[in-house]
Amino acid sequence: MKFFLDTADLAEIEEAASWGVLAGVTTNPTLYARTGGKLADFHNHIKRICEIVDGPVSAESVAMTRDEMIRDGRELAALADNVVVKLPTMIEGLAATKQLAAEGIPVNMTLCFTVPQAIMAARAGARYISPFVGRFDDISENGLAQLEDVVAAVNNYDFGHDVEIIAASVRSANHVAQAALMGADIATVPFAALKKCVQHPLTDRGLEAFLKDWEKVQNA
Ligand SMILES: O=P(O)(O)OC[C@H]1O[C@](O)(CO)[C@@H](O)[C@@H]1O
Repeated sequence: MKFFLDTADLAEIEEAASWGVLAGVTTNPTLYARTGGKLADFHNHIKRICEIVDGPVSAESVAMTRDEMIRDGRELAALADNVVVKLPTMIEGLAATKQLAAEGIPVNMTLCFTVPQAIMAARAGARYISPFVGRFDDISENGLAQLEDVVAAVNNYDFGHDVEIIAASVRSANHVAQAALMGADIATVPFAALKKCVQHPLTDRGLEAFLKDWEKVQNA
């Protein structure tokens, strides 16, 4: 499984990139709004992320019609070679994905919740599909079980092009672990949860013991 960072925060992206595990970034309108960025700066912000990250960077269109999505998609894709256009899983999004894919522009279909949505996204030409986990949990449903169904169903077929599943709306290290066990290609993880993925109390306890013993060696 590859790790993407789910953020538009440049400092977080720079930090995670320095760890050597960062394979890509996903942004969405909420995450960009959280940076305090203005509309006029949006394209430059995406360009900056694309310079930091050696991997795909998803930038989302908020258009509601296929023509506007296609126009946005072409503009976003022109910003950098590693831009992936993020579109919602809906009829207009499918139609725009078909066209953008035909032009060689990679699309990440987001707001995907069900197996039929995922299969349709792949059929339309999506390079990435983002089934949401946490938002199912938010409404007392089992987000990981939903993700498992999507992974199993998509892996049943050859869509004639590369399709990778991005476990999205990930909230915890356990979400990441379970996504890896079920074979999701990628997990896009918020910065705080990504840090938790490398932490374990036994690692901390072991380190503490090693440091204490090393003090004994130094004082011997
Ligand atoms: O439910 P959350 O935590 O807001 O996550 C939403 C998800 O939507 C996405 O836009 C899907 O790609 C990701 O950026 C994020 O993982």
